[in-house]
Amino acid sequence: AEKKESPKAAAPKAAAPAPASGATSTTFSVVGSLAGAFIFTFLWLLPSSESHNPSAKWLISSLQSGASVICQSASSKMTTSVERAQYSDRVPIRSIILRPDGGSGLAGQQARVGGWVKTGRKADKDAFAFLELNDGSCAGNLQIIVEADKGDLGQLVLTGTCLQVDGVLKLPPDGKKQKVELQVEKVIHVGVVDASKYPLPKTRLPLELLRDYVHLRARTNTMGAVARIRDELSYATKRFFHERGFRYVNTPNITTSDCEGAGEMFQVTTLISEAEKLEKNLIKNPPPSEVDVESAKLIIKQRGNDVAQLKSAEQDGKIDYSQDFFARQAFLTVSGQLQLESYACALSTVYTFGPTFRAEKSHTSRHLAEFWMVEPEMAFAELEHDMDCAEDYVKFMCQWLLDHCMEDMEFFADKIDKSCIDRITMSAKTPFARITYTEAVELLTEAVKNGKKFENHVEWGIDLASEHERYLTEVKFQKPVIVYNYPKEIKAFYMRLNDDSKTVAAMDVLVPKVGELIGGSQREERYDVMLSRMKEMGLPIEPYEWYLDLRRYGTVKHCGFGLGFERMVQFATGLDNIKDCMPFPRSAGRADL
Ligand SMILES: NC(=O)C[C@H](N)C(=O)O
Repeated sequence: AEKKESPKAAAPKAAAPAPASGATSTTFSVVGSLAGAFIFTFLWLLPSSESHNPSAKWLISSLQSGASVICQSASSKMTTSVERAQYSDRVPIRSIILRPDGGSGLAGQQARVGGWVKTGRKADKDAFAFLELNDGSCAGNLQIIVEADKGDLGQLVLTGTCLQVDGVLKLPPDGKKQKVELQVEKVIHVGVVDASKYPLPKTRLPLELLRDYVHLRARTNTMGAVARIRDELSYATKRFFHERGFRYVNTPNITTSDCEGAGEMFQVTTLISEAEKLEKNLIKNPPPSEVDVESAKLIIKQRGNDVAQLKSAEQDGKIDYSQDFFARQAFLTVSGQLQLESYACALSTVYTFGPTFRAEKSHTSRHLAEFWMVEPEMAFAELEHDMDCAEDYVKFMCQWLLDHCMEDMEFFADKIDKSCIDRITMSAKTPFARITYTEAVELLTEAVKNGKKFENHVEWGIDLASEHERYLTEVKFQKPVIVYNYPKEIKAFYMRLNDDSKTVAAMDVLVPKVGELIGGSQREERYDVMLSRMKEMGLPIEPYEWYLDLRRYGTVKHCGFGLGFERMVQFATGLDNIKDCMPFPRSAGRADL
């Protein structure tokens, strides 16, 4: 059988390029440098201006317009539009194997590819080797065939080896699995691997174990697919908001405001000011350990907001932020919302998309200490508009996944969660359910009456637990559900008080598999109501004076929401742990690299 696989048996003669179906292709043929023995046309998906590289072995004929024709005629399985390896000396593997014909139409073309060996094996008494090469441009691998005189096959077959080669694309003898393969003519680069030390074997490692190698795990099929899905969702996000007139605003990562008022912030300080503080404490208040505990307690108090006590502590010199870089206590942001509101109250429709940080010590599969959040904010808009925008945005992303990421979605359906494509299709097409918090509690109570067991007690006033959210989305409605009008006691100070004085105009979008994907609200725009709410909640007023200004001067009804980007990735892929939805996850007890 191996004899039949011999690469020579199927080596093609020079073939004409795939016709660019009526396109005004700029294809031209040149005489090869090797004595002009035969004419071939080289498919190189670069613009012609970049193709005159004197160091190239071949002259290159650009098929730029041909490439776009290939893509226009693509089925929905094709993942993106025009694809060219700009700024790189290679053809992306995706533009070979993700064509509707699987690449067979390119047989006879020369191509330079680069990537990392997934698996490799020698064949025909070590006369040649078959290598599966992946360059991350798509989930699939290109099979390449190297003969023994072209390189050290023992080295090349090792998983993880980096390889760049020139070769000829040809039809494989059986053509069942692969529609095209590459017969290597010249090895240009080899990045060797010491197989005895390389931590990623060719077999699948559990995702948990892979987290010990965050610097290498992008080379695995799963993390490669996650990276592409993240990129597509992030691009879809920008498209969605930009096309609807939202302006992208960069809100600060370092802030002095606690948006959620929950005290889950990481403090930002410098090593030097910390050392100075400690020194000061040592002189003033020995022994240091007790003082440190005391200072920490006071900081916590401040988050619980006994400002007077804090002030006197500052005066006593126990806490002295004047030595700090910012001359006051600064934190990593938990949300860009407050600053975004100031832009919404000027540019009307804005959004931000950036990292946010929460010092929640929850060890769950749904929480990260650093996560990305997409936050739109709209002036002249109320809760209803907020829900409409949230639903449209989630639907848009789901449709985007179906239109542009099918290859990777099929991978997740096959390897991780077989229902992920159905879930995303349903979410793209079906209207979300909308129920009030009160109705949600009634439904949960009814479920309990009918024998459903929840770990968390159900009554009006509770914060919905993840098991409740999943019951509503997975059992009761079997689709995304928007729950709105929550009790004010369990929601943040900035949410607009409803006429019943018991609930606020908040909404959460809950989705199957993940639970809460989005949290948002109509903001309290009435100065007096906001002030009394803040006092009622014991919040210090001084740090929020600037925020109150937005109500003092030219206030307007406005609303917004935040979508946890990694939760969206989890929703799409079906991955069990959110740590695998983030390239470099940070959580309590862990921040590698
Ligand atoms: N922009 C938002 O409404 C998100 C909200 N601040 C949150 O952190 O949940």
